Amino acid sequence: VWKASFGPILTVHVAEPSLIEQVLRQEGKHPIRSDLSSWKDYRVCRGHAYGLLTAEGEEWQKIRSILGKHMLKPKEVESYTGTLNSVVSDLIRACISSVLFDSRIGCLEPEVPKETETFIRSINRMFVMTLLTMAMPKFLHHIFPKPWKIFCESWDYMFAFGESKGHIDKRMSEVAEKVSRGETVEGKYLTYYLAQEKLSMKSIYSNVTELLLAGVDTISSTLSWSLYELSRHPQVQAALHEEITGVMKGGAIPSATDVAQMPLLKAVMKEALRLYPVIPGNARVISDRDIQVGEYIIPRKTLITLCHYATSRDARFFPEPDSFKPERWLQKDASHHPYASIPFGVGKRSCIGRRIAELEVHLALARVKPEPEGGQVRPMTRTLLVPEKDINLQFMSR
Ligand code: HEM
Repeated sequence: VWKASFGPILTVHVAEPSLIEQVLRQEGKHPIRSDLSSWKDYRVCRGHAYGLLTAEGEEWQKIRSILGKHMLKPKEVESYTGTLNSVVSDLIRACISSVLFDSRIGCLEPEVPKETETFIRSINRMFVMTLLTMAMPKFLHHIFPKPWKIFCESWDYMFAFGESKGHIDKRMSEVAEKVSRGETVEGKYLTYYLAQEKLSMKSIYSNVTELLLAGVDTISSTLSWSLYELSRHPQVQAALHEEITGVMKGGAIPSATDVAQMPLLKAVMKEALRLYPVIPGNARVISDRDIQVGEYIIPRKTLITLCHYATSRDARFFPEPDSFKPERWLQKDASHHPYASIPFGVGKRSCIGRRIAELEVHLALARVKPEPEGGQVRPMTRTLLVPEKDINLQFMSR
């Protein structure tokens, strides 16, 4: 544990699995994931409804309980297999918009729509600026306004994209029309479920936008690292190929049930996320009381950062911690601490997209055969953990 004080904010970084476990167990009724007071100011001044990432209290519980039913249950998530496979077929780059809107935003079209490109660029800029704006005490924002300005512009663009693309509006009016005619509305798109609960449109837009942005870089980065490591470990690649062809006799398109019979495939993703946890650390604020974590008293409202990157590369829990060894996840007697690698977080505010992310990466990996090319690529943080340079791979037919 070490402490850093940025002006009025006290931050405690926790990088020890048993302490992480204690922090997570101390979650109050409405844990807050982070405490960006300036972010709240932003929300107030722009009048946006708050989304999942920052929401607390009743609104958050409501949204989370609606989405949880459709996103966290493996059986429910299986119903997206067809849509995800069709995206995977186009390249091997998945698009979360299929799940959210039941439609695509054109990432894989020969000419990517301009607004989709700007949306994806806005996500990058927002993540880069998050680092800067988080570290800067509030008063410095007046002296160096640029990062905060870019940060807000990026969020504005992303919200506007969600709203103006028409995906949501179109779906909503279809839904509204059917409901007014007394028809039952069927559909997998999540906006529909949110709309049923009489949430404000602003709240639906902001939450769906957040889900969309949460599902872009996280999945593409995890997929890139998995392919990168597979390309550098031909023996793992060969074993994986054997596992996949063993289950998929005849080369059919994999389903969620097929993937369930591929333990090595799942281990590859777990190991990629252990080495490259796309969210390298995440935060908690216990707002209503001081808490004791091990020997430390942490005052209420302190920002507690849980450092996944440090624990998941700790040699005490993962021998040869920097090596890619998916087989370590297949050993039943492995005695690693359950909180040593928690790339999706744990508890009430854990990743709501986990099941979809797993299915998407599994389906994509089950169908690609990368071959080695290029040198070593290291990870770097840009709020998310990303490759420091492009990962170049050759895709070979077998
Ligand atoms: C490999 C892919 C992904 C990883 C590693 C990942 C990881 C995480 C982590 C560590 C958290 C914070 C958990 C906590 O505070 O305990 C989180 C939260 C969240 N994730 Fe993901 N995520 C991934 C993909 C996705 C996808 C695909 C979506 C959307 C469909 C998504 C939506 C969210 C949302 C909305 C939250 C906030 C939940 C809340 O505050 O209640 N994530 N994710």
